[in-house]
Amino acid sequence: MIDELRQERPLVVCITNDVVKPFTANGLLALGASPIMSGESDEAADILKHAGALLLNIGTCTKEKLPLYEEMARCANNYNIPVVLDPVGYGASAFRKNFTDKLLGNYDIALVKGNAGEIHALSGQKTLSKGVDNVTEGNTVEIAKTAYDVLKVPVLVTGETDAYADGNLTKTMHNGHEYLEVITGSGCVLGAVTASFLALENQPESIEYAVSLYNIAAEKAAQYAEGPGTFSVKLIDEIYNFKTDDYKTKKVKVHE
Ligand SMILES: Nc1ncnc2c1ncn2[C@@H]1O[C@H](COP(=O)(O)OP(=O)(O)O)[C@@H](O)[C@H]1O
Ligand SMILES: Cc1ncsc1CCOP(=O)(O)O
Ligand SMILES: [Mg+2]
Repeated sequence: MIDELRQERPLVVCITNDVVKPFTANGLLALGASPIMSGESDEAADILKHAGALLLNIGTCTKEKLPLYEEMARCANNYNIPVVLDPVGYGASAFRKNFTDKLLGNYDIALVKGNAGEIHALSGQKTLSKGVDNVTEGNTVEIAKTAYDVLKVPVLVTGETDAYADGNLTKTMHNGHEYLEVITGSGCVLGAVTASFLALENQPESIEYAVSLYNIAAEKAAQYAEGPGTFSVKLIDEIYNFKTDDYKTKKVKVHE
């Protein structure tokens, strides 16, 4: 699928937060996708017409930006393009909760992707999270399954173990490195990488391909890194250098 992605070079519209825009664009370029960021709702129909997927990441949202997110979601739904929603910091403020709930309530979302704390809060549970960092809220499989039951939208929960649930299928993915916890935007870039694979085909395998590629690249990058700073640069290199053969270290478990 990585060869197909590089050949097709899907356009991925990223409506994302101010902290991670360059990192996200560089991650997608290294992958072989074509990122475009936008801040203008009047161009939503034009840019989404040629896009393969839309990422909506609420990390630095403001109430003025709600019409932008809504118009992007509306156009993506019109064109039948998969939408990935990353509810960054969902449990941290009522504003983030209301913003996310509005998007989830009014548009078709192909995948909700967030860390354990965010997704735990999203399914209506009391959360320990105060910010955007992951907090341990228990088993990511249970968090993903509960969130699917509540939302009826496919869910990806990230952490040391990543878990996916969609009602028919539950699986866990076990690659990765702890350096990912100490660089900002590691979850946000994964959301964009996942959207890129969903642009090829909107199916659960695309999510597995995305999560595994990203986390295997992270494992390789960590071997050459001296700390989080060099790791984030090496991560871009290892996404760029990723070959189909690298999937042989993929650790995925399908749950009954
Ligand atoms: N302790 C860890 N060990 C290995 N991989 C991790 C660990 N923590 C997070 N990851 C990976 O880092 C990426 C971002 O996950 P996470 O830190 O949960 O998201 P966020 O940055 O949104 O809080 C995912 O690919 C996840 O698999
Ligand atoms: C620090 C911060 N503040 C608002 S968005 C953001 C980036 C969060 O990135 P990630 O969810 O990938 O850790
Ligand atoms: Mg995140």
